[in-house]
Amino acid sequence: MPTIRLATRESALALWQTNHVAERLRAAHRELEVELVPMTTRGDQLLDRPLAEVGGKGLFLKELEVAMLEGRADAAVHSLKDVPMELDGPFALPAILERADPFDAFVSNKYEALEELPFGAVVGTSSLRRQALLRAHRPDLKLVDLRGNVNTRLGKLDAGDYDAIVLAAAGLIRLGLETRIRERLVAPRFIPAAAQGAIAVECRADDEATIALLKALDHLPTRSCVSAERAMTRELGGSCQVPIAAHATLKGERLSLEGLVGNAADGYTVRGYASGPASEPEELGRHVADMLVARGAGPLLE
Ligand SMILES: NCc1[nH]cc(CCC(=O)O)c1CC(=O)O
Repeated sequence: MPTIRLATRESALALWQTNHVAERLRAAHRELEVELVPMTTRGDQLLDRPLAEVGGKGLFLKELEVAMLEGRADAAVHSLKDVPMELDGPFALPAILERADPFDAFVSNKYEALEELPFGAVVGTSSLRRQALLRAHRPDLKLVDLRGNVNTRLGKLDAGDYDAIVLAAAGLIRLGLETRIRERLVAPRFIPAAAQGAIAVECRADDEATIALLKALDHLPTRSCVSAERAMTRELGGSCQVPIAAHATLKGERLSLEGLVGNAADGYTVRGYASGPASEPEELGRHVADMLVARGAGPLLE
Protein backbone atom coordinates (compact mmCIF):
# COMPACT_ATOMS: atom_id res chain seq x y z
CA MET A 1 0.00 0.00 0.00
CA PRO A 2 1.47 3.46 -0.89
CA THR A 3 2.25 5.50 2.25
CA ILE A 4 2.97 9.18 2.89
CA ARG A 5 4.53 10.35 6.18
CA LEU A 6 3.66 13.92 7.19
CA ALA A 7 6.06 15.73 9.51
CA THR A 8 4.32 18.14 11.88
CA ARG A 9 4.96 20.32 14.89
CA GLU A 10 3.29 19.11 18.07
CA SER A 11 1.14 22.11 19.00
CA ALA A 12 -2.62 21.58 18.98
CA LEU A 13 -2.95 23.90 15.97
CA ALA A 14 -0.17 22.19 13.99
CA LEU A 15 -1.69 18.76 14.73
CA TRP A 16 -5.14 19.97 13.67
CA GLN A 17 -3.71 21.28 10.41
CA THR A 18 -1.76 18.10 9.71
CA ASN A 19 -4.76 15.89 10.50
CA HIS A 20 -6.78 18.06 8.12
CA VAL A 21 -4.20 17.53 5.36
CA ALA A 22 -4.17 13.79 6.16
CA GLU A 23 -7.96 13.57 5.77
CA ARG A 24 -7.88 15.53 2.52
CA LEU A 25 -5.16 13.23 1.17
CA ARG A 26 -7.09 10.08 2.13
CA ALA A 27 -10.18 11.46 0.41
CA ALA A 28 -8.24 12.34 -2.75
CA HIS A 29 -6.30 9.07 -2.94
CA ARG A 30 -8.37 6.07 -1.76
CA GLU A 31 -5.46 3.62 -1.52
CA LEU A 32 -3.11 5.95 0.31
CA GLU A 33 -1.90 5.27 3.85
CA VAL A 34 -1.16 8.56 5.70
CA GLU A 35 1.01 8.68 8.84
CA LEU A 36 1.94 11.60 11.11
CA VAL A 37 5.52 12.22 12.29
CA PRO A 38 5.27 14.76 15.16
CA MET A 39 8.37 16.74 16.21
CA THR A 40 9.50 19.81 18.17
CA THR A 41 11.16 22.79 16.45
CA ARG A 42 13.40 25.55 17.79
CA GLY A 43 10.47 27.94 17.47
CA ASP A 44 8.53 25.76 19.93
CA GLN A 45 11.40 25.69 22.43
CA LEU A 46 12.09 29.43 22.60
CA LEU A 47 8.63 30.33 23.81
CA ASP A 48 9.73 32.77 26.48
CA ARG A 49 11.28 35.38 24.19
CA PRO A 50 9.67 37.75 21.68
CA LEU A 51 9.44 36.13 18.26
CA ALA A 52 11.12 39.12 16.58
CA GLU A 53 14.10 38.65 18.88
CA VAL A 54 14.65 34.90 18.43
CA GLY A 55 13.70 35.63 14.82
CA GLY A 56 15.59 33.76 12.21
CA LYS A 57 14.10 32.43 9.06
CA GLY A 58 12.45 29.08 9.20
CA LEU A 59 12.41 28.80 12.96
CA PHE A 60 9.43 26.48 12.68
CA LEU A 61 10.63 24.56 9.60
CA LYS A 62 14.21 23.43 9.97
CA GLU A 63 13.70 20.20 11.94
CA LEU A 64 10.87 19.18 9.61
CA GLU A 65 13.08 19.78 6.57
CA VAL A 66 15.91 17.74 8.10
CA ALA A 67 13.44 14.88 8.63
CA MET A 68 12.58 14.99 4.91
CA LEU A 69 16.26 15.08 3.88
CA GLU A 70 17.04 12.13 6.15
CA GLY A 71 14.11 10.12 4.82
CA ARG A 72 12.14 10.08 8.08
CA ALA A 73 9.22 11.98 6.50
CA ASP A 74 7.93 12.58 2.96
CA ALA A 75 6.25 15.94 3.45
CA ALA A 76 5.76 18.64 6.09
CA VAL A 77 2.64 20.65 6.92
CA HIS A 78 3.02 24.34 7.81
CA SER A 79 1.09 27.53 8.38
CA LEU A 80 2.25 29.30 5.22
CA LYS A 81 2.64 32.49 7.25
CA ASP A 82 5.57 30.86 9.08
CA VAL A 83 7.32 29.69 5.88
CA PRO A 84 10.22 31.96 4.80
CA MET A 85 9.67 33.96 1.60
CA GLU A 86 12.57 32.07 0.01
CA LEU A 87 12.61 28.32 0.66
CA ASP A 88 16.15 27.16 1.34
CA GLY A 89 17.55 24.17 -0.40
CA PRO A 90 15.83 21.55 -2.46
CA PHE A 91 12.25 22.07 -1.30
CA ALA A 92 8.93 22.88 -2.95
CA LEU A 93 5.37 23.74 -1.87
CA PRO A 94 3.19 21.66 -4.19
CA ALA A 95 0.03 22.17 -2.13
CA ILE A 96 -1.43 25.39 -0.78
CA LEU A 97 -4.87 24.62 0.65
CA GLU A 98 -7.89 26.88 0.34
CA ARG A 99 -7.42 29.75 2.77
CA ALA A 100 -9.55 30.04 5.89
CA ASP A 101 -10.22 33.38 7.64
CA PRO A 102 -7.11 35.51 6.89
CA PHE A 103 -7.78 38.17 9.53
CA ASP A 104 -6.77 38.85 13.10
CA ALA A 105 -9.19 38.49 16.00
CA PHE A 106 -9.74 40.71 19.03
CA VAL A 107 -10.33 38.53 22.09
CA SER A 108 -11.30 39.88 25.49
CA ASN A 109 -13.32 38.82 28.52
CA LYS A 110 -14.37 42.40 29.27
CA TYR A 111 -14.72 44.38 26.03
CA GLU A 112 -16.63 43.70 22.84
CA ALA A 113 -14.38 45.61 20.43
CA LEU A 114 -11.04 47.37 20.07
CA GLU A 115 -12.76 50.76 20.17
CA GLU A 116 -14.36 49.92 23.52
CA LEU A 117 -11.06 49.48 25.34
CA PRO A 118 -10.52 52.22 27.93
CA PHE A 119 -7.58 54.62 27.65
CA GLY A 120 -4.28 52.88 28.39
CA ALA A 121 -5.69 49.32 28.38
CA VAL A 122 -3.18 46.43 28.25
CA VAL A 123 -3.21 44.38 25.03
CA GLY A 124 -1.10 41.27 24.39
CA THR A 125 0.15 40.48 20.89
CA SER A 126 2.95 38.36 19.50
CA SER A 127 3.82 40.24 16.35
CA LEU A 128 5.32 43.60 15.46
CA ARG A 129 2.78 43.92 12.65
CA ARG A 130 -0.10 43.69 15.14
CA GLN A 131 1.66 46.15 17.43
CA ALA A 132 2.11 48.68 14.59
CA LEU A 133 -1.53 48.39 13.52
CA LEU A 134 -2.82 48.63 17.09
CA ARG A 135 -0.64 51.71 17.73
CA ALA A 136 -1.86 53.29 14.49
CA HIS A 137 -5.48 53.06 15.66
CA ARG A 138 -5.02 53.31 19.42
CA PRO A 139 -1.79 55.12 20.37
CA ASP A 140 -2.86 55.09 24.04
CA LEU A 141 -2.80 51.29 24.50
CA LYS A 142 -0.11 49.55 26.50
CA LEU A 143 1.13 46.76 24.21
CA VAL A 144 2.74 43.74 25.82
CA ASP A 145 4.50 40.88 24.06
CA LEU A 146 2.54 37.65 24.26
CA ARG A 147 3.92 34.41 22.87
CA GLY A 148 3.05 30.76 23.09
CA ASN A 149 0.54 28.43 21.54
CA VAL A 150 -3.05 29.58 21.07
CA ASN A 151 -4.21 27.93 24.31
CA THR A 152 -1.30 29.38 26.28
CA ARG A 153 -2.19 32.87 25.07
CA LEU A 154 -5.87 32.43 25.95
CA GLY A 155 -4.81 31.11 29.37
CA LYS A 156 -2.80 34.28 30.04
CA LEU A 157 -5.78 36.42 29.04
CA ASP A 158 -8.06 34.40 31.34
CA ALA A 159 -5.55 34.75 34.20
CA GLY A 160 -6.18 38.51 34.00
CA ASP A 161 -2.78 39.55 32.63
CA TYR A 162 -4.33 41.53 29.75
CA ASP A 163 -7.49 43.47 28.95
CA ALA A 164 -7.46 41.92 25.46
CA ILE A 165 -5.27 39.93 23.10
CA VAL A 166 -5.01 39.87 19.30
CA LEU A 167 -4.24 36.66 17.42
CA ALA A 168 -5.08 34.97 14.13
CA ALA A 169 -8.78 34.13 13.68
CA ALA A 170 -7.89 30.98 11.70
CA GLY A 171 -6.08 29.40 14.64
CA LEU A 172 -9.04 29.98 16.96
CA ILE A 173 -11.57 28.70 14.44
CA ARG A 174 -9.55 25.52 13.73
CA LEU A 175 -9.30 24.74 17.44
CA GLY A 176 -13.06 25.16 17.96
CA LEU A 177 -12.57 28.45 19.84
CA GLU A 178 -14.45 30.72 17.45
CA THR A 179 -16.83 31.84 20.21
CA ARG A 180 -13.89 33.61 21.91
CA ILE A 181 -13.66 36.08 19.01
CA ARG A 182 -15.24 39.40 20.04
CA GLU A 183 -14.34 41.30 16.86
CA ARG A 184 -12.67 40.41 13.56
CA LEU A 185 -10.05 43.02 12.69
CA VAL A 186 -10.52 43.18 8.93
CA ALA A 187 -8.86 44.92 5.97
CA PRO A 188 -8.32 47.67 5.06
CA ARG A 189 -8.17 48.89 8.67
CA PHE A 190 -6.21 45.83 9.85
CA ILE A 191 -4.10 44.05 7.23
CA PRO A 192 -2.90 40.51 8.01
CA ALA A 193 0.54 38.99 7.50
CA ALA A 194 1.28 37.51 4.07
CA ALA A 195 -0.48 34.14 3.74
CA GLN A 196 -2.15 34.25 7.15
CA GLY A 197 -4.84 31.57 7.29
CA ALA A 198 -3.32 29.39 4.55
CA ILE A 199 -1.87 25.89 5.11
CA ALA A 200 0.98 24.70 2.86
CA VAL A 201 2.53 21.28 2.36
CA GLU A 202 6.25 21.12 1.63
CA CYS A 203 8.28 18.26 0.18
CA ARG A 204 11.59 17.64 -1.57
CA ALA A 205 11.62 19.26 -5.01
CA ASP A 206 12.95 16.00 -6.55
CA ASP A 207 10.29 13.75 -4.98
CA GLU A 208 7.94 13.46 -7.94
CA ALA A 209 5.70 10.80 -6.39
CA THR A 210 4.96 12.97 -3.33
CA ILE A 211 4.50 16.08 -5.48
CA ALA A 212 1.90 14.22 -7.57
CA LEU A 213 -0.03 13.19 -4.43
CA LEU A 214 0.08 16.68 -2.89
CA LYS A 215 -1.00 18.51 -6.04
CA ALA A 216 -4.54 17.21 -5.58
CA LEU A 217 -4.88 19.55 -2.57
CA ASP A 218 -3.64 22.71 -4.25
CA HIS A 219 -6.18 25.57 -4.44
CA LEU A 220 -5.33 27.90 -7.32
CA PRO A 221 -7.21 31.03 -6.21
CA THR A 222 -5.47 30.84 -2.82
CA ARG A 223 -2.11 30.24 -4.49
CA SER A 224 -2.65 33.31 -6.63
CA CYS A 225 -3.45 35.53 -3.60
CA VAL A 226 -0.65 34.29 -1.37
CA SER A 227 1.87 34.47 -4.23
CA ALA A 228 1.18 38.20 -4.56
CA GLU A 229 1.40 38.70 -0.78
CA ARG A 230 4.63 36.73 -0.46
CA ALA A 231 6.22 38.39 -3.52
CA MET A 232 5.53 41.83 -2.03
CA THR A 233 7.00 40.82 1.32
CA ARG A 234 10.03 39.18 -0.36
CA GLU A 235 10.67 42.24 -2.53
CA LEU A 236 10.66 44.53 0.50
CA GLY A 237 13.33 42.28 2.00
CA GLY A 238 12.33 43.21 5.53
CA SER A 239 13.39 40.90 8.31
CA CYS A 240 10.85 39.69 10.84
CA GLN A 241 11.88 42.79 12.85
CA VAL A 242 9.84 44.96 10.47
CA PRO A 243 6.03 45.09 10.53
CA ILE A 244 4.91 44.15 7.00
CA ALA A 245 1.31 43.34 6.08
CA ALA A 246 -0.16 42.11 2.79
CA HIS A 247 -3.65 41.03 1.82
CA ALA A 248 -4.78 39.99 -1.65
CA THR A 249 -8.27 39.22 -2.90
CA LEU A 250 -9.41 37.70 -6.14
CA LYS A 251 -12.54 38.74 -8.07
CA GLY A 252 -12.89 36.78 -11.28
CA GLU A 253 -9.59 37.24 -13.10
CA ARG A 254 -8.64 40.37 -11.17
CA LEU A 255 -6.25 40.22 -8.23
CA SER A 256 -6.06 43.15 -5.79
CA LEU A 257 -3.33 43.63 -3.23
CA GLU A 258 -3.20 45.92 -0.21
CA GLY A 259 0.20 46.30 1.42
CA LEU A 260 1.55 48.09 4.46
CA VAL A 261 4.87 48.73 6.18
CA GLY A 262 4.83 50.14 9.70
CA ASN A 263 6.72 51.05 12.81
CA ALA A 264 5.75 49.11 15.94
CA ALA A 265 7.03 51.80 18.28
CA ASP A 266 4.95 54.74 17.04
CA GLY A 267 2.29 53.26 14.76
CA TYR A 268 3.44 55.19 11.69
CA THR A 269 2.35 53.25 8.58
CA VAL A 270 2.81 53.49 4.82
CA ARG A 271 0.15 51.89 2.63
CA GLY A 272 -0.09 50.85 -1.02
CA TYR A 273 -2.83 49.27 -3.13
CA ALA A 274 -2.99 48.02 -6.72
CA SER A 275 -4.68 45.39 -8.86
CA GLY A 276 -3.67 43.30 -11.85
CA PRO A 277 -4.37 40.05 -13.71
CA ALA A 278 -4.65 36.93 -11.52
CA SER A 279 -2.19 35.18 -13.82
CA GLU A 280 0.65 37.51 -12.71
CA PRO A 281 0.55 37.62 -8.92
CA GLU A 282 4.29 38.11 -8.42
CA GLU A 283 4.36 41.17 -10.70
CA LEU A 284 1.54 42.67 -8.65
CA GLY A 285 3.40 41.94 -5.42
CA ARG A 286 6.57 43.62 -6.70
CA HIS A 287 4.54 46.57 -7.98
CA VAL A 288 2.95 47.22 -4.58
CA ALA A 289 6.37 46.81 -2.92
CA ASP A 290 7.82 49.49 -5.25
CA MET A 291 4.85 51.72 -4.49
CA LEU A 292 5.45 51.37 -0.74
CA VAL A 293 9.11 52.29 -1.16
CA ALA A 294 8.18 55.27 -3.35
CA ARG A 295 5.85 56.42 -0.55
CA GLY A 296 8.62 56.37 2.03
CA ALA A 297 8.72 52.80 3.40
CA GLY A 298 12.51 52.64 2.90
CA PRO A 299 13.62 53.94 6.32
CA LEU A 300 11.08 51.69 8.05
CA LEU A 301 12.67 48.63 6.44
CA GLU A 302 16.14 49.25 7.88
N1 LIG B 1 2.96 32.66 14.22
C1 LIG B 1 2.17 31.58 14.75
C2 LIG B 1 1.01 31.26 13.87
N2 LIG B 1 1.20 30.76 12.65
C3 LIG B 1 -0.04 30.60 12.06
C4 LIG B 1 -0.99 31.00 12.97
C5 LIG B 1 -2.44 31.01 12.75
C6 LIG B 1 -2.97 30.17 11.64
C7 LIG B 1 -2.73 30.70 10.27
O1 LIG B 1 -2.32 31.85 10.04
O2 LIG B 1 -3.00 29.91 9.33
C8 LIG B 1 -0.34 31.40 14.13
C9 LIG B 1 -0.98 31.89 15.37
C10 LIG B 1 -1.28 33.35 15.37
O3 LIG B 1 -0.69 34.13 14.60
O4 LIG B 1 -2.11 33.76 16.18
